[in-house]
Amino acid sequence: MENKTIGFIGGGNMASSLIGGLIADGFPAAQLWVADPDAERREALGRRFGVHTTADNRELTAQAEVVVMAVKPQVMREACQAIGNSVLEKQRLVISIAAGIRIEAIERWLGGPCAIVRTMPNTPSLVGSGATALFANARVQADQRELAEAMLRAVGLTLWLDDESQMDAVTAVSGSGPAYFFLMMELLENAGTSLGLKRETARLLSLQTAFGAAKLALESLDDSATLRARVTSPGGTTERAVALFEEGGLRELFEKAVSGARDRAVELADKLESEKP
Ligand SMILES: NC(=O)C1=CN([C@@H]2O[C@H](COP(=O)(O)OP(=O)(O)OC[C@H]3O[C@@H](n4cnc5c(N)ncnc54)[C@H](OP(=O)(O)O)[C@@H]3O)[C@@H](O)[C@H]2O)C=CC1
Ligand SMILES: O=C(O)[C@@H]1CCC=N1
Repeated sequence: MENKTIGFIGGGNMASSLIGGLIADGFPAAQLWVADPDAERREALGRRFGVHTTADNRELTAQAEVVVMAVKPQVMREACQAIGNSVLEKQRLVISIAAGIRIEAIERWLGGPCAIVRTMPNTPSLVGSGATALFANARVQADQRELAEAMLRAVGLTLWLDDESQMDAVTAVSGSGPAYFFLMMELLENAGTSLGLKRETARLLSLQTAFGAAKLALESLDDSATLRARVTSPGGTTERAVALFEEGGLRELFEKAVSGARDRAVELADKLESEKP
């Protein structure tokens, strides 16, 4: 991977997280390109990371051996169509991070046979703690598979899926997942503040507790329910809180919210892939 040039079409939130994570892991900024229509964003990316920037997506495909599609799903068709010729002619490896959009649609929009790896990363990639699922089409060669994996492994955990259709569930669990935990941290901070703690005290306690719980769960051989049971002294404070969560329907609500996210990925793909060009 070290000698490759990687280009991002779209320099928004997720591209910035991947770029920041790659650079922090030692990947040379001089081998990273970003194409984005927004001049201020390009300037900010150049200043923050020292990467090459351009407004011209085709300049990026001319420079970068690996082309990461990091635009919103709603823009994927137009962006793929605009670079298709150049990607196919130069036989670039395409890595998509777009939610919902299937490999078959990306290949159709690019206009011909192409090696494509569909992935679902998440924003903790910025600090090297990302989680990314990958799925490759049959045109991806073993060295390209290794390249895609190395790039995403540099920013966190990687997992290959056996079936592309699992990607929508992954999107709902780990793609969107950081937002669920950020929401919990926010709510715990607010609750602590309502109970009379200083905002900063409640914030630090909430964040360190989230971090500690995740670290403990990752390093433990026990499952999350067992770890939870160890916090829950019979007749104690946790028991009361958990009972109130259960009574309020948190368990059902969580199932509903995560399947809602998965359904939205399917809905986006069905809508965007079937629209007339
Ligand atoms: N955010 C996240 O946590 C995750 C996002 N993803 C996926 O990543 C993709 C990007 O999401 P996110 O980073 O949040 O979105 P952002 O809106 O932050 O980033 C997209 C960027 O692409 C730019 N853009 C728009 N059109 C083009 C074009 N034709 N060529 C080049 N750049 C263009 C946008 O500019 P402008 O704003 O001016 O339109 C914007 O800067 C999505 O497909 C999403 O599903 C996947 C995993 C996690
Ligand atoms: O909210 C979204 O649609 C994107 C995909 C996963 C995380 N953010």
